[in-house]
Parts: sequence; C-alpha cells; structure tokens
Amino acid sequence: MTANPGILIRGARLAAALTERGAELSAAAPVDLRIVDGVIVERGTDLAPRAGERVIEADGLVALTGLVDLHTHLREPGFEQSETVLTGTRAAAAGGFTSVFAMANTLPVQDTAGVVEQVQALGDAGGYATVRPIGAVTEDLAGEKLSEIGAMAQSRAQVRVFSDDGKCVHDPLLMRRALEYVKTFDGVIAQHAQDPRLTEGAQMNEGALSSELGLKGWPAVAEESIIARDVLLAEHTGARLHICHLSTAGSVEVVRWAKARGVAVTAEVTPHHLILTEELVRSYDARYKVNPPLRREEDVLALRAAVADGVIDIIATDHAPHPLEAKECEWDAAAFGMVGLESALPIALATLVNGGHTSWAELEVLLSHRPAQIGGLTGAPIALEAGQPADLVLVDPSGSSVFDTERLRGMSVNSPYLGMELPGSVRYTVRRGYLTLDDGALVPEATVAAAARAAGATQNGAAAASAAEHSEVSQ
Ligand SMILES: NC(=O)N[C@@H](CC(=O)O)C(=O)O
Ligand SMILES: [Zn+2]
Ligand SMILES: [Zn+2]
Repeated sequence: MTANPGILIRGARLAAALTERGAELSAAAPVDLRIVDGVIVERGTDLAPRAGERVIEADGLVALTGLVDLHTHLREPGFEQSETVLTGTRAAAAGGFTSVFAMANTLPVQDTAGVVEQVQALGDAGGYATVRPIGAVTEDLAGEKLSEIGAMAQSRAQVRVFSDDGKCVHDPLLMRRALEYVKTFDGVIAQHAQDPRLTEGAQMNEGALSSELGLKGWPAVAEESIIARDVLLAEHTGARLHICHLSTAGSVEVVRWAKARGVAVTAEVTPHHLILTEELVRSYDARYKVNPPLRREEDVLALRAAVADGVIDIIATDHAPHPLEAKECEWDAAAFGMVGLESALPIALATLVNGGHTSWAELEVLLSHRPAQIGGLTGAPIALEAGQPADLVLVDPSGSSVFDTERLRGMSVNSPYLGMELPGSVRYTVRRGYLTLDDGALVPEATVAAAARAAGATQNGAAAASAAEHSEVSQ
C-alpha cells in the first residue's frame, strides 16, 4: 500500500521545547520523528530505521512546524514575468514554508470563485506548498463595490482571508460591510492601512530625511489613522480584523490599545520592517523601496518590542517580486516591494531569537501556528508529535553566510539582503510527509508533483475527493 517508505528524522531539537529566550539548543533533548504517509507516526529517541526509509541526521538542527506565510504575492495570473505560483512556492519551500496565502492583486484580480480556484489548483499541482488564495475585498481592487465574498468563501478554495492589499479599503462603509460579511463565516479582513490622500505620490517615510533627499514623504499618520478607524469598525461589527505590515511605533500603540479593549484585531510585521531603516534610501537603490516604507530606527525597535510582548501576532513576508526593469530605474519610477520568502527565517533569527526578543517556541508560533489560525488554515500541525500532519522544517541556526542570488529560488531578485551576512539556514522542508527541500537543495519539480499527487490520494485526498463529488452533485 505504502508507495512512500517514509522518513526518519534523528536527533532534532524541537523549537517547542526551547521556551526560554536566549536558551542554548542543548536546553532541549534531541528527539526522533518517524513520518509515514504524510503523518508523524512516532516520536521518541533512538528509533531504529526501517527498510527503505529515508534517514535524516538532524543533530544540531531545530525542528519547527512548517512555516505559514499569511502574506505572499505569487503574481499569477497576470504578472508571470515576476513570479508564478510554481516559482513562488519553490521560494516558499526554500524558506521553510509549507503553506502560503496568496494575495489578490493579480490580473485578473482574485475577486471571483473562478480565479481563486485556479490559483489554488496551480498550487496543488506544483506541490511545493499549500496555496490558500486571499480574495479581494472589492471588485478589481477598485474600492467601489464589494467583490463576490460569499462565492469565494463557498468555492473549492474556501477563502477565509480577504484583502485589497496593495491598496487600502478606504471607504468606511465598504469596510464596515466587508467586516459584517466575513463575520458570518469567521473570515477576516486583512487591511493594507494606507490613507490614499495622505500618501499621494509618497516615496519614502516622511521626516527630516525625506526633506533632505527631496523625496515626497509618507507620514506615519497615514497608516495609524486607518488602523484606528478600522479597529473601531471591528469593535462595532464584532468581526475579525487583521492589519498587514505594521511599520510604525504609533501603529503598535493603536493595536495595543485595541487589544486592551478586547477588539478582535491581529497584526503582522514583515522581516524587513524589523531590520531595515529609512537610512538605506540615501543610496537611492530601489531595492529598498517598499510599501509601507522603511521607517526610523525607533520604529524598528518598537516593532521588535511589540513582537516580544505579543502586541504583534505574526511575521509575514509580504514577498513582493518585481522584474529587474521595475527596480533598476530612478527611485520615483520604481515599483514598491521586496522578495522575502527565502530570507524570512534568517532575518527572524537575527532580529528576534539571537537578540533575545523571542524564544524558538515563540518563533514557531509567530511564523507557523498563529498565521495558520488567523487564516483559518486547516490540516496544519500544531505540534510535532505522533498523529500530527507532517509539515515541518529543519533549520541550522549555527553559523552565517552571505546572502546571494543563489539563495533566491523565485523568479525575481529584488532582495534587500543581497551581499549581507545572515545567520542560520533552512536545511529541510517536509510537506505532507514528503521533502520539498533536501539538505538545502530544492527537490525537483517532477518528484514533488508526484509526491503531492500520492499524498493527495492518501490523506487530504479523501476529503478533497468527497468535497469534489459533493460539488459535482450539487451543481
Ligand atoms: N509591499 C509592497 O511594496 N508591494 C506589494 C503590495 C503591498 O503589499 O502593499 C506588491 O504587490 O508589490
Ligand atoms: Zn500592502
Ligand atoms: Zn503585500
């Protein structure tokens, strides 16, 4: 029956066991994990290898449940010169991600059941990661009329997260209606908080430096005022609100206040807003042009502290690939956005774990459990123990290396970290019991696609097949 003889991981340290900030790896006992047919079937010590089993020696490696990115731009359909679902999920696997939520700013926009189902199917076929499409809040992201939220939620893609990301849902009545709508099925609105009037033509963080450089400023209040409004709307409607890419100290204070009031708000921060500052804009190198813009050192420190004290719930990459010509131009003409899937874990190590702001166990929550929970992702593990789905990542936290284009596995190279020395590396990614990243090398497409098909036939396949039958009957 078992086509796949399984995997035995020996001597890994579980992130979940490293609960103290600043703890050495030796604070956790090494454990072995046996994986068969997409499930962790055994956890113990000194497990004996079985015939045909792939043995991974994980001494010195940390095991986390597979990373989940709530904010990825996969660009397909429409912008395949930047990324495709396949290339973006390869980048995800290289970064230790087993699931990604794909933003809706594609062409056509992910604002119908047909488009979200297409994106999800492309993810399923590739097999490098679970792709959960995000639905647009408004038709064509135009901010004028609500999209087919219900149809997307009921589609095979079962959309739970809705966002006009790239654009702010600015009309307060539309925002209110969207929140009311998603509340009926426990969905969530992920807001790109940017007041469009306050940021017309804006190019970088507003302050002394923007004046000095002669670039139009993007004030912190453009973000903070939308967050303040939306947490009040979330409180009023009782719906779940998620704030994308928090970038200012003031935003942290607004979210802190909202949480203290009991509002159902969650917040994300990107790796780049945890490490980079506006000073980089002095170079006029458009790799540093991003939305929201890089802010001041004070903001970076406030964001790290907010992760440490739980005001910020998750880290999300906002992986935003762009072709060279969109970046190798004058600052004003360049596109906003940075790739981030492959660098997320090293940056999180550099800024949070190695800095003593979070433990490994907290990092696993920030990059895996909590984003899964916010996005309503089903079938993701909540612990690496027997009976759980085998989505996991093995990370080598030791050493550091220069981050170069070799490390980028998507189509675009607009990373702000090229040439920087970053700690740690992702060694193995296991999705549904099969390898997508093997000792730092991506597993070939045909192998992964075949493994995904086989995995579909055993576990989730049963549910998917019955859902498909059901939808055929009901059509
Ligand atoms: N973050 C970015 O700078 N760009 C994103 C849009 C967005 O996330 O707002 C993109 O789609 O390129
Ligand atoms: Zn955005
Ligand atoms: Zn985005």
